[in-house]
Amino acid sequence: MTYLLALDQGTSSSRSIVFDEHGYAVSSAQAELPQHYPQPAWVEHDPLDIWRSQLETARQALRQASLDASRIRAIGITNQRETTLLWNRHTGQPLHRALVWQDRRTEAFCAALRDQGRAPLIREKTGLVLDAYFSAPKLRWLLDNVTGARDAAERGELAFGTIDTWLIWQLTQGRVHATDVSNASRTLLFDIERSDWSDELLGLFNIPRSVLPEVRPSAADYGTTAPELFGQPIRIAGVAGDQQSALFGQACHKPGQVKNTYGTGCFMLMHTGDQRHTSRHGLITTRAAQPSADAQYALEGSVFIGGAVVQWLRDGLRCIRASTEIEALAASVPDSDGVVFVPAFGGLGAPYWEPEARGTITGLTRGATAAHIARAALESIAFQSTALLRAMRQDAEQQGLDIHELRVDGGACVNNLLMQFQADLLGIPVVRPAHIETTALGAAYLAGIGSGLYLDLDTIAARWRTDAVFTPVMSRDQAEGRMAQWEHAVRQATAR
Ligand SMILES: Nc1ncnc2c1ncn2[C@@H]1O[C@H](COP(=O)(O)OP(=O)(O)O)[C@@H](O)[C@H]1O
Ligand SMILES: O=P(O)(O)OC[C@H](O)CO
Repeated sequence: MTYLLALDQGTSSSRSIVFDEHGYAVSSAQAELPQHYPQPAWVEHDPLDIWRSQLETARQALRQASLDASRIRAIGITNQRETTLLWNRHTGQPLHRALVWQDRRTEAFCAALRDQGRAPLIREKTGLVLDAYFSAPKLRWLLDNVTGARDAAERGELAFGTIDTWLIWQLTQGRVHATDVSNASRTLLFDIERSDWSDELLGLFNIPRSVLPEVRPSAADYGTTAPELFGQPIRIAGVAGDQQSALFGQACHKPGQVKNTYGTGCFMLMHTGDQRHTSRHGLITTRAAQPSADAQYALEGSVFIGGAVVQWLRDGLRCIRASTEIEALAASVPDSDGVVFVPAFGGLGAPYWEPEARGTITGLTRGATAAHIARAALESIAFQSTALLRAMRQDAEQQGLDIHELRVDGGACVNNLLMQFQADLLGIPVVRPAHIETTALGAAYLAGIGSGLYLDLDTIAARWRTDAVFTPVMSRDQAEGRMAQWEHAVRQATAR
């Protein structure tokens, strides 16, 4: 038996999972990642926390599985995307904490570029919208605000990376400075059709090309780990951004297959094959994980606050002690009794793209309790995801694709109340696979392909198994009524 080691560096935690060659998890380890909020709307991670927690969980997972490094055929890396780091190529020292994808400090800069009419060019080249969510404005901020950074970059001394690139750099001790297409396509600097960094966009954001990593397919040779890290070298053969990795791990390899991941945020992706499609309904185009030489595309919509609303109930309102308690609290009332919660803490993502929106709770009466708010919070995750799926369905129809079901994963998809409400709103089955760690599984599969263990995608698709199917029971009229109530509350959240 041979094994694959997946490193899954997420927003809230670093995880490592050892899979056997059949795709069964044999061990896993996880460490919470400290979050830093130095100012309102700023979110940072310490790069050394990221690296150390990832390395430590990888070692723990190997120990738990009683495997030494020689049994690991390859490592697959998957990561929170867009999060931006800059470090010194000679010393490996980061110049600043990582600016996390949720960080909104570059909002005004992006608004100015939008006002100058730059958004269409960016959409054309990158498939993305001009928003502070993506890497380029963050990288520009680092170059302009860290003393000496721009001069050092001009001298070729600095390396930029998203978190995959940082982990590859650390694992290979500076021998490999690379990223994969799925991560590159989230930077606002990558021409998704030419598969190369765009000089025009580098000029627009004032980024020197010398800081950029080399871009490779998602299943490829990313070098080997330094021998002292795990006792002997392990090759790195798979890399993908976490949402594209989850799409891959969900075996959504064909046009029209859709998954939604319910983590800190929610991310819905639909595979569109080797064709680039442009959404007319507020979604972005992104590169899907690429197991071979051929470019693969997806449409994507992101909800910024998904499971994070549950964390807010826990840490902000303190009406639950653990995220898992929300299901019982929400189920203690038959419905939200007219309460609607729009958790637009830092604006609203797709399909609204309303950076100025703010969190809003409507419909409160004297009878409202914490349980109603908890229920409304949970429902907000499903409402936002439904808005995404509706947009996606309209785009799909225009391309002659039909969406039959939604495959789900991520930490919050264990919540049956949420999944049932999701199916009710969508009117299509919501399918939860037996293995909900599909993000890590996708990276492991990519590493399996990159190292020659798997020869085709059918092998992977054949392994995908169902845990539960949530079938819609709500009438379509009622579902439409609930969505109308939601859209009404969104208008209030976006009113200025
Ligand atoms: N039972 C639950 N019901 C609803 N949300 C949950 C539940 N358990 C965890 N969550 C939420 O899921 C998120 C964690 O999911 P995870 O996939 O681990 O996130 P990430 O990959 O973004 O770090 C947290 O925001 C947490 O509040
Ligand atoms: O870390 P996650 O799972 O919340 O994913 C973060 C996304 O990649 C951001 O685009």
